[in-house]
Amino acid sequence: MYDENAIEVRNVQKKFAEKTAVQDISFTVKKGEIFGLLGPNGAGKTTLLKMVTTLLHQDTGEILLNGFNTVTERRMARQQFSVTGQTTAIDQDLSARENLLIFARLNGLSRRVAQIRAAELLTDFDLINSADQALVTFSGGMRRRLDLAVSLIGSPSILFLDEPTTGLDPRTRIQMWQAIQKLVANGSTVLLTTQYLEEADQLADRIALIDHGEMIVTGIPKELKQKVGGTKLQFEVLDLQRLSQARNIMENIVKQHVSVDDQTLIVIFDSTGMQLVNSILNQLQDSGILITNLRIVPPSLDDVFLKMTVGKN
Ligand SMILES: Nc1ncnc2c1ncn2[C@@H]1O[C@H](COP(=O)(O)OP(=O)(O)OP(=O)(O)O)[C@@H](O)[C@H]1O
Repeated sequence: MYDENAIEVRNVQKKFAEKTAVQDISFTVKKGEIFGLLGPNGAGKTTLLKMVTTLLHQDTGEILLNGFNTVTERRMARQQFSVTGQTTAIDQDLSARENLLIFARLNGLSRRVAQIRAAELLTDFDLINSADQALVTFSGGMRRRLDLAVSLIGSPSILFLDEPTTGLDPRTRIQMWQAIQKLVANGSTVLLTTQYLEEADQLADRIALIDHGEMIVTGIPKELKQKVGGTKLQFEVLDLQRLSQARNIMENIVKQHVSVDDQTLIVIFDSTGMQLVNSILNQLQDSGILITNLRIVPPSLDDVFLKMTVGKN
């Protein structure tokens, strides 16, 4: 139904002179969903994000935020969201609490409500113990959490996150993911761009892959991974002399080509192929062929990305 979608992008196109940056892109994001926008450098993500956040006009097509048209109902559309970016709008000379209070007042909150909201956010983002310290003492991760907190001061229904964890260490990245998941649990809708496929995999309910301004594919990460390829099975054979015999045994069982890389036999299965692993192991053992390593590698979003995008070059 119409009002179940927080974001609707319909046939949006944008050209810069002769260069088509975004070409006929359509997608919807349901309320309460985390939607990931992925693509190689120059794919058109930033241009798309600028249009969705009303900073840039599309040439054709339309964008609705909670049903409000970003061009004809721009003011209402703007009230539906908040954006965080890689460059933060926070004042480095002030403390975290002071920054939050300023943004709260700018958002029209009374002095008392602003104090309460700032304290809530400082607690939620694990900044309460450093709330009154100058920002110069803050780490990159703390600044990023403060940036996210600042963008939430007006309790936006939709949040746009442009590469929220770029440059953060793995521990801080996980903290940010938890903060984002918490937001969604409280009813927000999140659209994020990321260059980390693992991030999209962990966080996003659905993702869209963009390349050369076009939407290549959209779907649930798990489905996309299944689409590009099956599970990879790797057997490392101890005795190099027995490699081709081992390969014959495997090919007889799996009825498909088995490739060789150094001492490793590799076969890519669909989901039914997993039933054959036992037979392979038994027959290799019966033939006295020793396996030193066995790996089962599920398809990753990296496989999806590499297989489906071309990138700038
Ligand atoms: N103002 C502009 N004028 C001319 N060309 C532009 C302009 N903005 C973007 N482009 C071009 O449009 C294409 C899409 O750029 P965009 O910045 O949206 O990509 P992106 O997916 O955000 O890339 P990145 O991950 O590198 O930030 C690129 O080829 C870029 O050079």
